[in-house]
Amino acid sequence: MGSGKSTVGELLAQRLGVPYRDTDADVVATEGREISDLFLTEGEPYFRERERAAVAAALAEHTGVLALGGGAVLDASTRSLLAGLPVVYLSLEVDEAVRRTGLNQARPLLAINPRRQWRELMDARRHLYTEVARAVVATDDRTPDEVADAVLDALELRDE
Ligand SMILES: Nc1ncnc2c1ncn2[C@@H]1O[C@H](COP(=O)(O)OP(=O)(O)O)[C@@H](O)[C@H]1O
Ligand SMILES: O=C(O)C1=C[C@@H](OP(=O)(O)O)[C@@H](O)[C@H](O)C1
Ligand SMILES: [Mg+2]
Repeated sequence: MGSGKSTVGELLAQRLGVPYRDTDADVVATEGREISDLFLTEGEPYFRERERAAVAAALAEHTGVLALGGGAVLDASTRSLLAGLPVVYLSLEVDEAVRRTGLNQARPLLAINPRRQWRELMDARRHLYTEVARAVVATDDRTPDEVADAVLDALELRDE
């Protein structure tokens, strides 16, 4: 959360001239409710199942850049679907994560004590991000444009 998947994903799609899609937006569109509302009224397992289905549908239909939510990799079937694809893990440190996500309340898992929550989530997930990623790109001291450049370099997609 806050590493720039949605922001950089859209930039990358523009640069590559391909469609962009974000599975969080797909869930919101299908459910007709915001993610924070889904967490609050239906609970996290409900959201995770919708997220799993949204990722599977997007990976089957979409050709372009796909941004996932930060917890999508918790699902083993999602990790299997990602195997072999050019997945990029956008990493960042806790200070910058809190700076970026503290400006809005859209992420229910960071609503209370965001610094501690973010650390705990990362400790639980870091190995999963590493497992599915073909490349890891640090985002801390980079603008979104610089991150997009670094992703293109890491995936050897630059046409220079
Ligand atoms: N490289 C960056 N530098 C500074 N701010 C960024 C960067 N990437 C994203 N942001 C900002 O951080 C917030 C979270 O970005 P977002 O793309 O929604 O991340 P994610 O989808 O990984 O949660 C947004 O306000 C976005 O504008
Ligand atoms: O890390 C997570 O568990 C989540 C990340 C969010 O997406 P971003 O990573 O795009 O913020 C969104 O799917 C939801 O709030 C849960
Ligand atoms: Mg996002």
